[in-house]
Amino acid sequence: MAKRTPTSLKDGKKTNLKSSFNALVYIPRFFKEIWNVNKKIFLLSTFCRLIGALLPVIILWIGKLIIDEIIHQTSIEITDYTQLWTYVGIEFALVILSDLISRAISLTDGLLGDEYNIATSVTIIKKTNQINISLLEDAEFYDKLERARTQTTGRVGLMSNVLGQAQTAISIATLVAGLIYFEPYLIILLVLSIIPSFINEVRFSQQQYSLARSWTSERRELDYLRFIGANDKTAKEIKLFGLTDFIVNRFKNLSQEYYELNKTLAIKRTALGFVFNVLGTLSYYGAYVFIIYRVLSGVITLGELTFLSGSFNRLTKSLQDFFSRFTRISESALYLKDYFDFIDISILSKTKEDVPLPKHIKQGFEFKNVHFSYPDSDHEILKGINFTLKAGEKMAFVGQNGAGKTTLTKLLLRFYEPTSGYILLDGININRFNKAEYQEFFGVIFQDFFRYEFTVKENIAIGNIDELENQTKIETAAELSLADAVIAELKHGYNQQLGKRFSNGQELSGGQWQKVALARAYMKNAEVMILDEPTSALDAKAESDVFGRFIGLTEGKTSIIISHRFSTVRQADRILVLEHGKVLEIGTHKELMQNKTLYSELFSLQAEGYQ
Ligand SMILES: Nc1ncnc2c1ncn2[C@@H]1O[C@H](COP(=O)(O)OP(=O)(O)OP(=O)(O)O)[C@@H](O)[C@H]1O
Repeated sequence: MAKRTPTSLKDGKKTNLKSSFNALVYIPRFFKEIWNVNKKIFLLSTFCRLIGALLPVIILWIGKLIIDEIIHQTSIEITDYTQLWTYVGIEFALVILSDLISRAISLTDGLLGDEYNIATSVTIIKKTNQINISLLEDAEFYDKLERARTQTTGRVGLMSNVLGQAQTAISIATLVAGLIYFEPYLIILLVLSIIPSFINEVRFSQQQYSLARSWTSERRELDYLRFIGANDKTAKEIKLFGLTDFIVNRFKNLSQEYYELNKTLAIKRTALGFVFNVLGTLSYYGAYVFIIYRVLSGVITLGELTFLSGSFNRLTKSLQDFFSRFTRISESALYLKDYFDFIDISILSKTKEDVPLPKHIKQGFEFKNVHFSYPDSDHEILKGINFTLKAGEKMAFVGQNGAGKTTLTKLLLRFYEPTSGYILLDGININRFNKAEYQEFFGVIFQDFFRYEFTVKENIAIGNIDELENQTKIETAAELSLADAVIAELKHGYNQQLGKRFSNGQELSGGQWQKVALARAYMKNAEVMILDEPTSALDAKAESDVFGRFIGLTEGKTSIIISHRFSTVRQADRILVLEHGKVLEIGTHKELMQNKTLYSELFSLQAEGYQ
């Protein structure tokens, strides 16, 4: 398979050091979110870290006092160990406290992380729901969504890192103060030893992020291949068509490329990391020799030697930690940027008006010269559509595959805006109404309705989730859609788990699923009903029954039915025939049969098939 260059690399959208640092501006907003999640735990965690930051220097200082006291006691004749044992006792208590503090920090970080995780997942689900359908079908948007969704653990790690960083910074400040007090020159040695490894860390982590980011869409493809390669829904076709090798090879080629790039980077990072660390160790031993020399010359005590070498050692480690954590923070902050970019996606519609929606439709809908192309496509799907759907009318949309029937309903539902032309409701452009309120007006069952792996009861109540506990309403809806007979056969009736994903789940046939989904339409007393091929999997008898009921029940209601079955279509008040994105004809069954164009031709063809 030909090698590909990741899309974002092709576009030259590489991230650089500057963007890593710029991303740090998101940290205050991030902490504001964490603070809002649980103020008490956040304060507790901060307090523990403050104590944890001061403990190292105190413990080292007590160590110095102990050694100086031992030397003092061995040099005098009348010994008194009270002071010595007191120091040992204090050190012991401090070590215990230190352990307690570090456990408390892990605990609070874990709890806060979990709560933050829940909160962001909810935010992402809600935001996805607010976003225009047109964006949901956009590949670039999916990349953003994937980065926002999958980097949750990264964000929790970032929280610990930033808090840990503050703790290390305080710790470093106290240790540096100790060094300055005794041997200020050691500071220069310390700084020199740490700079190369810092630069190394920053460079590599930025490259790592750049690589991961530029591969977002390829990772999405890898996930997809993993999904179709090992999934109960695709297993039949994969086996039957012998697709395993095809999928495995495609997966391997793509992942191998990423693996190689990542490997090169990781090896370089490790090798250079080692070299720079040796520099750090060298400087430590340089400092150690210097301190020993100072003790031998009698300038400082043995206790001070322990304190200084301990402080220096700890400082080297803390500084290394500090810098490597700093690069990790700026790296994760870039992921944070992805998350905030996602939740900041503007959801403003083109018009800001909020014209009140009529309680009931008086005149109906009117399509006026509506043209439409899907975003980023120059193929015009609808080419100047004009028709009216009167209040209370039942209209059927008919046409060959791809004629634009579903697209027409998507415009009516305001999933998309017409490229030009208008859709009016009682004379008012539908884009002037509040979108959410307007969409509440409709009860819709799509041809690709979703099979929720919930219970039957929940699957039906999805049509009007506020009525989840209204068993009578759910049962009535099931009777009307003929789902009641299906449910009667299920072991747990309305509480039967559907699908195979969860334990005790029961899979349904295509037609049975359709009956359950159809019941959703009856859960809401919607002004306008749209059924987009909801009966394609039903047998002829069931379909006729379902429509008989539907027509009876929606008496006086405005509705649209999309169907390829003319026995159903002919029951509509009027039929709109679409061809290549244009209205070819519109009228009653009788009128269209007399026209002797596409409708009568297709009707006769289907009628022959049934003979
Ligand atoms: N999200 C989309 N982005 C781009 N093109 C699309 C999208 N959805 C549909 N199309 C295209 O729009 C055209 C009309 O599709 P539509 O689903 O409206 O047809 P239809 O009449 O409902 O067909 P069918 O009877 O097969 O359901 C098709 O050519 C299809 O490829």
